[in-house]
Amino acid sequence: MSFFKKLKEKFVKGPESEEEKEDQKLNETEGSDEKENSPETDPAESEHQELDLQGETETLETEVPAEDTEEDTLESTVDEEDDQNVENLEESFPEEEIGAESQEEDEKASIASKFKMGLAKTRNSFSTKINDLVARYRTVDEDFFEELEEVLISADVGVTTVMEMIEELEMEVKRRNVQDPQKVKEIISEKLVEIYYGDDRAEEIEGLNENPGGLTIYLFVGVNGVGKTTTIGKLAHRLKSEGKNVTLAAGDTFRAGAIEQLEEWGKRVGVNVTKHSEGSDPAAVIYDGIQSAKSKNADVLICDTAGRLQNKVNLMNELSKVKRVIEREVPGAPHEVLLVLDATTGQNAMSQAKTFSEATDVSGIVLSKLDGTAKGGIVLAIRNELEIPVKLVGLGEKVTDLETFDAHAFVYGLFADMIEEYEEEEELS
Ligand SMILES: Nc1nc2c(ncn2[C@@H]2O[C@H](COP(=O)(O)OP(=O)(O)OP(=O)(O)O)[C@@H](O)[C@H]2O)c(=O)[nH]1
Repeated sequence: MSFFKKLKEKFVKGPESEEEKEDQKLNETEGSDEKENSPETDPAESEHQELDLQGETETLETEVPAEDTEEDTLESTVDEEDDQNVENLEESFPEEEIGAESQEEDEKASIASKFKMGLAKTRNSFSTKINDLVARYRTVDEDFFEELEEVLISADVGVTTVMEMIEELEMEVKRRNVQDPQKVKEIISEKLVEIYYGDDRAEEIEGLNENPGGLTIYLFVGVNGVGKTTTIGKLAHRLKSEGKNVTLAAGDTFRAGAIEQLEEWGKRVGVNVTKHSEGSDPAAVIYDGIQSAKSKNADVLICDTAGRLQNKVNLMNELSKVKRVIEREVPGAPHEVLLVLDATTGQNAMSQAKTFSEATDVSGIVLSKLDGTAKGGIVLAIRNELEIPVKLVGLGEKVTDLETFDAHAFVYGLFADMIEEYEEEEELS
């Protein structure tokens, strides 16, 4: 099966059968009736009521109410409706799995549309260049590959990765005896995914590691202004909406306003924030954060840190002290050391990644502001040249704009228009 077709089957929800549409209609009516009769509850608020304030003396810990934003409220309503629909489907067809399947399809389609929207800038620039290139060539020759090389480099894919990719493309084109430049588009998309995963299996490098038996700790590192605090807020929101008990530790005691900014996010999302005063020892804040998380039986603790790059030795000392505390308090932790990089800074992000991975063991990258760049190819450069997987991507400023990185969805986002065009061509022939 063609690769574009595979992507479409994976991410685009197929046309529903008449029978399924009928069922859907029925469930929607039943769902809305029940909703009208049930009192409106705010899940974040009810959780907040269950939480207990810790009477700690030295640590300033804030218990914060959930101030739902418009999107939050909208999302919880949608979630309730979805849950309701699935429940109803299960009641009508207890032995069938239609509800679960269609929910999975919906989720995949929504992930794909988020990647499609978030990658609009990259796609517009990338596909315009690729379309222009294939339109100008009658056959796939050496000059074609040279120009393709330039297009990929201009999308920040990274020189080493581009070279590897061009070599593989040339071999593949020869092997399949492809003459028509139009057909190369699909092979490019296939190779992007192959290069991204390399020898690893997707499930080995996608998603965040967890501690199944206890407290999961994520340590966030990165320079100021890359979107670290926003990302921590978005992740806390996401984990909380998955039903997890989340707490934060304000370990960036260096930057003025960093603690207040994290507190704001804590309020917005409805999670606790452990903090000390500005200028205090970050390792001490993290220590208190762990004790607080343990006492509350929290599932996840997300730790912020300061990102001073001026002095690598200082950075290294600070991060290793924080890590030592975490390792001592929770064996096996931190479960991820996530480096946040701003996708819009291009090659600068690459050099930050190099510095941080020399200072500490970075287990994954969070690429923020991918929606703000036309050079989304940086994802491949990071993965391939630094051998660190991209775990999460920021695709916008909303609290829900954080996605687990998925190379197939990424490539779908890059080639969405071409996939649609390709289908039309197929249908015509
Ligand atoms: N478009 C877009 N904007 C983002 C994204 N992530 C963060 N931002 C914005 O980037 C700006 C900086 O983000 P912050 O979270 O304040 O920066 P920061 O890295 O926390 O700064 P430090 O606390 O000093 O590390 C804010 O205006 C965010 O809204 C994203 O994925 N897409």
